[in-house]
Amino acid sequence: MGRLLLDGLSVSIGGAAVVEDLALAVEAGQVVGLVGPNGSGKTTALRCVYRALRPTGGAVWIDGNDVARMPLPASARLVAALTQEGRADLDFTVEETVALGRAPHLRGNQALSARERELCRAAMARMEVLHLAGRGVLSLSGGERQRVLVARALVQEPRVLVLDEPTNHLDLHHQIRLLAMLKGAGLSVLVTLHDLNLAASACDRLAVLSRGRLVAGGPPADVLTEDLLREVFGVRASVVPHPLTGVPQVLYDLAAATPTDKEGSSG
Ligand SMILES: Nc1ncnc2c1ncn2[C@@H]1O[C@H](COP(=O)(O)OP(=O)(O)OP(=O)(O)O)[C@@H](O)[C@H]1O
Repeated sequence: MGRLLLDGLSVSIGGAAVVEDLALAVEAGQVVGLVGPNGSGKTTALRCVYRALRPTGGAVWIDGNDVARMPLPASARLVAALTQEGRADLDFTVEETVALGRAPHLRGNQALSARERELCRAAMARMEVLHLAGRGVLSLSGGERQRVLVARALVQEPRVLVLDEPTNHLDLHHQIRLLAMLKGAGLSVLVTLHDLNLAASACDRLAVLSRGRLVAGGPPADVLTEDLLREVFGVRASVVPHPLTGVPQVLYDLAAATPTDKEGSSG
């Protein structure tokens, strides 16, 4: 359960096509990475999944249900999102912020059950923020706050998790831990990432957007090619298999940087 389908998704803003006819499936339990240059439409596509934006064409389906037609509380129980815009919270404590993830499951001012309190504690432990439980979120570092917000998304117990550049602010240890956790979470995950090496390691499949259109999709080894890096990102780089895992890894040579027809260099 938790199959996410972007079905011919299109979004126009001010008459400009930002996402065009995007078709993309995340099978239950899969991690799919949405990658592409700045301004290629990744955030816009994700915003349609968590209903911050209504598509102008096509639809988002979860387990056969059109998300845009669901009652809001129902979709809030199915989809959790770690967004770029939702990062400036009020000054709740860490514990209170994480508990807010249960809101779609509660009626009115209903208190958390013992199971829910344990769920919150476990999520904080998993994201290594348990020691910060009593701190105000506004006093946290960017990376600490990011981990709190992931814990909040986890306690929501969604079927689908969308994350927009979740590794922002995280140090290397926490980047790797977060992506490993996503891989083992048993959720359907759609995640935007700029680090293609982390994306190749963490994702079952990659979808590459360029100027709002899907230009490649499939297992990382099929998608991450030197041609694609040159054509889509305007970057000349080598792609080699990881010596331990075999997943493709991109090796950059700054001396060979040749921005030619690179998209969105203003983004
Ligand atoms: N509300 C808006 N009004 C005008 N243009 C918008 C709006 N939202 C997005 N856009 C434009 O749509 C394009 C796609 O934006 P989007 O944020 O989806 O890209 P992205 O791939 O997530 O980029 P980045 O990698 O820089 O985060 C950009 O050119 C952006 O300026």
